[in-house]
Amino acid sequence: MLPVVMAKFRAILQLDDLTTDVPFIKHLPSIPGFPIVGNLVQLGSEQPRRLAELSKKHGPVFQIRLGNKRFVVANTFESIKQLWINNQSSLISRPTLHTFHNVLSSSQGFTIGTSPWDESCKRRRKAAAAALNRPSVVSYMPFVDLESYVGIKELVQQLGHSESQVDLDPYPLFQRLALNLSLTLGYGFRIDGSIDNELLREIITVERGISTLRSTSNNWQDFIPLLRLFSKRTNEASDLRRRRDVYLEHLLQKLKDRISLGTQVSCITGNILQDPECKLTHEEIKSICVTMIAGGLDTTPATILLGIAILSGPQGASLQTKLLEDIHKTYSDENAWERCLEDEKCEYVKAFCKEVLRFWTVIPMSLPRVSIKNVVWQGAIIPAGTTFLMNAWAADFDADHFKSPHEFTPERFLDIPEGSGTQHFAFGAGSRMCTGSHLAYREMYVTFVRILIAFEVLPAKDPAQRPILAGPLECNANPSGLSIEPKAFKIGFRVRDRVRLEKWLEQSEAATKHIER
Ligand code: HEM
Repeated sequence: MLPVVMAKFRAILQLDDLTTDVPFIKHLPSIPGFPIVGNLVQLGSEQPRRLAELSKKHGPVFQIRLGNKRFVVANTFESIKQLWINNQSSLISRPTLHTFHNVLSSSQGFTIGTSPWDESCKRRRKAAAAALNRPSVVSYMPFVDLESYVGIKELVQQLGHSESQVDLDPYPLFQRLALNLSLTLGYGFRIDGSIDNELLREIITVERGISTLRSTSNNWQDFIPLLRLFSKRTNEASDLRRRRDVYLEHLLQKLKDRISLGTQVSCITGNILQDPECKLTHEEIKSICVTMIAGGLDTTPATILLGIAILSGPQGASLQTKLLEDIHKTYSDENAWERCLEDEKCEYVKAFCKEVLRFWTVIPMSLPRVSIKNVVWQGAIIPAGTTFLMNAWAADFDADHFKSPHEFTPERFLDIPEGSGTQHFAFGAGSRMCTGSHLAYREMYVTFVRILIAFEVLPAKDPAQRPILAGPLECNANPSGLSIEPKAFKIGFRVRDRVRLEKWLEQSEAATKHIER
């Protein structure tokens, strides 16, 4: 009788939650914390910066406790390389968190990026990886052509007939570009509407809200279960889930209607739905759909926007000169617009893309991992089941690896031989590295080349409207989110050669005529 009473007593008071999921790891530095909350208060909302400061005193890798969960955090380029790459078969799973997994994803299944490693995750990751590998991405270039053409055409419309500089915020154009590409690949159709289209804005708003619920910095109820009784986060999560269900259902139904009418075009979900050999369940297909939508929506547009922001900054003019020289040397003046779809031969543009990814590391704390085997780190045995956090921001600004890391210098990525391994951690690393990196990279390359040849990028006339160019944490409007949400700013654009640009736009219009609008 007494043990039953005691068990109930413990359950009511949630005393079991006072102990951590993984016991204290011997021989691994630990950051002293407070009872119950652990290190939650100390880390605040700007976790990457605080963790990097702590690593100066406690070493590159240490353990922290957030409520009842223990985490191992790596903060330098070398330590991440050793843990994430040399131990990639161990660091292959993902944690489950209360708000995200129990409340938010209960009706849609988890995205691939939030799924623990099991047979189902393996199947879904394989299907997504096949659809997003290098050769597949080459076959999507007509869609990249269409979306970048539509975006630039709208930019030109916003500039009007002005031959001088016009200042505007191009972020919504890049958001539509990324979302439409994901929808085209996922469902075989896009949202043909202005940047204010209701469905487009709803998807962008909801996915942004969900991204905030995935971060480790402001979801205390994930680590202190007692808070779940009072948390307004749970209501927010339920609301976002309901709104996400509505558009996911709408998109899937639209695809199914097309399949029954025979009007569908080849796409990831359609191909899976029509494949009699397909081993994926309905739930798994839904998970791939959500992954396609969520995967590139926060990340790619922010990365492109911040790359363009750099071009409008103090270094902008000299960077544009070097980039244009490279483009003109590699392609002729006339056909760069078209040729950038076919290959990635501009070495300086490629280095610029990598530096944009490094300098703006838009997921500063990457996505957490869980180990499935023991990992040994400098004499400490880190048991299977431990959650690992990659401080990608700290690693990408690690002065022991990158010379003058706070300077934006594409040259650092020139002349690096193929096969040199991970050059930055914007896409994570190892076994669960970003599956969409080839697609994201191509989107960036094409968008940068086309913007550069079409427009002169200038600082906004009003200094108060200019972007903050110090780095991802400084420019972030939502420090408690998983990914960077740039604070609003404007960029000046001036058309370089209107006649030539009109010709390029007509060219893309003709080349993409066959794609349904
Ligand atoms: C500049 C753009 C992008 C950035 C910076 C980025 C960054 C990341 C990061 C940091 C991770 C975690 C990797 C790790 O744990 O090591 C990730 C995972 C992932 N990303 Fe991306 N991503 C981008 C674009 C995309 C796109 C366009 C897609 C697909 C449409 C995509 C799909 C995924 C998927 C499916 C995962 C989960 C992989 C897994 O858990 O196995 N990403 N991404």
